[in-house]
Amino acid sequence: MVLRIPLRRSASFTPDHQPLMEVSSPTALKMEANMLVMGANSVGKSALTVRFLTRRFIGEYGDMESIYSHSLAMEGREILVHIWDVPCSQDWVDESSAKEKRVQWADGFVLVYSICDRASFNVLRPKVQVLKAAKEALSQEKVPIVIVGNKRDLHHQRAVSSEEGRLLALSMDCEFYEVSAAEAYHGALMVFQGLAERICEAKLALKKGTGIRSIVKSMSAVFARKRTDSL
Ligand SMILES: Nc1nc2c(ncn2[C@@H]2O[C@H](COP(=O)(O)OP(=O)(O)OP(=O)(O)O)[C@@H](O)[C@H]2O)c(=O)[nH]1
Repeated sequence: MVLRIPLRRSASFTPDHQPLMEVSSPTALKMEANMLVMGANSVGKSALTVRFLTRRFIGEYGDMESIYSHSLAMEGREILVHIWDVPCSQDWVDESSAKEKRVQWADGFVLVYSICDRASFNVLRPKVQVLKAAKEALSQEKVPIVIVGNKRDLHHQRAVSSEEGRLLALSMDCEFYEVSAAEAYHGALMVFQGLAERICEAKLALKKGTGIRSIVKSMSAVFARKRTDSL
């Protein structure tokens, strides 16, 4: 596996950017995966994102909205990952069309809570429901979502058990990880790499479905024409 450090960072990324899936050759499959990182205030959204991108924990991150691009190579496939780190103030309060655009843009979601902050955990169930409903309205039935319990190093302040996190994820058909952005890189890697894989699987399944549907459609058209010709 090859990891490359961020290609670019942009605070003014346009949500109209539509990810493309291209196949340049059978051996080099290139895909793109758009991810939205969301969660309550100070749960470590930026810390987790920056840890994945740079392998570092820098302590303070500010609250600037950022989009990062990062190239991942997995099993002969290159995945260009775009990660949108949404500050809590915009994510939780903003009900505007900007929020809708963000959700449309995303192929998958990372929902972060802090294991020391029960309130940050409690908001996740309704959040997942809203995201799923929004994606279903766009005919995207199975949206990849990862729930992440962060700040695992602060176990003496724990307010949410691992079991609760796991059960929430299970009941909502999401992936689950408990990590410490402060202590280790591996957890962040698992979160983003796992989500990238799920997004690519979903896109390939969709493409396959569309392919089969279009073959069935053209065959039906041919048979319909033959029937008309023989009349
Ligand atoms: N102990 C510990 N502290 C963490 C961890 N992750 C983040 N922090 C700290 O938690 C604080 C908030 O981290 P951020 O990454 O800015 O959190 P955020 O969710 O992006 O914050 P907003 O976007 O402002 O809501 C910072 O002081 C971080 O240093 C962790 O795993 N363990």
